[in-house]
Formats: sequence, C-alpha cells, structure tokens
Amino acid sequence: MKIAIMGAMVEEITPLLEFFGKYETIEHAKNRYYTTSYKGMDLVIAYSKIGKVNASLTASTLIEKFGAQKLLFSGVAGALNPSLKVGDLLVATKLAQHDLDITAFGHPHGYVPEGSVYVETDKALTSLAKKVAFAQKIPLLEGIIATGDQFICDGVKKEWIHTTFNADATEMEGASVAVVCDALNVPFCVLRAISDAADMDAGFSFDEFLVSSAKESAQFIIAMLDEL
Ligand SMILES: CCCCCCN(CO)Cc1c[nH]c2c(N)ncnc12
Repeated sequence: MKIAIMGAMVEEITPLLEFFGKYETIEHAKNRYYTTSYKGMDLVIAYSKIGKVNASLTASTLIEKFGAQKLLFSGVAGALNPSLKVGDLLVATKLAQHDLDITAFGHPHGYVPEGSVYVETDKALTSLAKKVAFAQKIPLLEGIIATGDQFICDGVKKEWIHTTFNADATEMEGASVAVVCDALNVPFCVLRAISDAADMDAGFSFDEFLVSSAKESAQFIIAMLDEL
C-alpha cells in the first residue's frame, strides 16, 4: 500500500521527516518528494507550498507520478467555529472553496458547473481518525473546512465564511486536495490543528502556534498510520 502524506508548509512535514529519520529525496516540478517505508507501507511525503494551485499540483503528482493509493493531509488551520481553540484537532467531513465565485450567474458560492460546493472526505479514513482519537483520549472535532487563497485575519470575512459554508475552520489547500483526490478516485482525509482564530490577531497567533500545532497534527497522522 502506498500512502501519501501531504502538508502545505515545511513546518507541517518536518515533524514527519524527523520521525521517519531516513528517506529518499526526489526532485520534481520545482518541489521535493520524500519517500520512505513504515510498517510495510510505502510512504511519499511532500509539502506543496501555500495555496490551492500549489496544493493541486502536489496532490496530483503524489497520485499520478508516485502512485499514492491514499492521501492524508496534515497541517494547521484557522478556527471559524467559536468552540475550536488553538491546539484543537479537526478532521474534515467535507470541504468547499470559499473564494470560488460565479454568483453573478445565480450559482451558489463555491460552485461551478459540473462540480459541487462540497467534496466529501473518505468515510473510512475519517472514522479511523475518530477511532485513534478515542483510543488516545484526544478530542477530535469532525467538521467542515472552507478553503481559499487568502489568509483570513478579520472578523467580517471570518463570519462570512463561517455562515456561508457552515464551516468550522479555514485554510488554503484542503478543498483543492479534495477535488484532485475525488477526481482521481483516491481516498483522502484532511486533518488540521488549530493555529489561530482567523481574526485580527490571527497573524500573531499563527506565528506563535504554527510549529506546535503542526507537530500535533503530524503526530496524529503517525498514530493513524499505525492503524492503517
Ligand atoms: C506565511 C503564512 C502562511 C499562512 C498559511 C496558513 N495555512 C494555509 O493553509 C493554514 C492557516 C492557518 N490559519 C489560517 C487562516 N486564518 N486563514 C487561512 N489559512 C490558515
């Protein structure tokens, strides 16, 4: 079984590379892909760089070039749901693109013809995440993620995304990974640890908690591998 583990920023996969210790590095399309094996599974690890376009390229490459049969995304996100605090873990049930907008033609936000507002994650992977959380007594929220090519750091935009998509968290890659995995028929999950509240203090909070929240998400992904 070949499993891809993807992040957007180097901080999101560094904890993984440190854990696995030894790996091959393959340069491709202005990026680096790290391959290793773990408990009989082949792993390919990469961070895409920030944003939906970078994430789409990396997710496609992980599947089409490296043959990933499942894709696990690990990273950090901004909280939209007021009950989510810094350090909390969220596993996505479905994801939407909050900045995809052809509402001028009467379509809902996040929708384009022949598409859908939401893409659902793999139910088996999501329930595995819940099982691991239960076993480790870690609170894990199942929720909706709204993805867009903006770092959200003001209350008005935060509330608009929260309300428009009923979203619990926001980030900049998940929904594009979802579209790619869905189109290529690869089961995927998106796990995010909260780094900020997507409000006026989000930049400072993100800077302070990126590393610790990224580590938390990565450690949880490793715990999932043990149960895969
Ligand atoms: C150099 C700074 C790069 C920020 C990248 C943020 N990632 C994008 O996936 C996650 C994220 C954490 N908090 C967020 C927020 N409030 N809005 C959007 N995205 C996020």
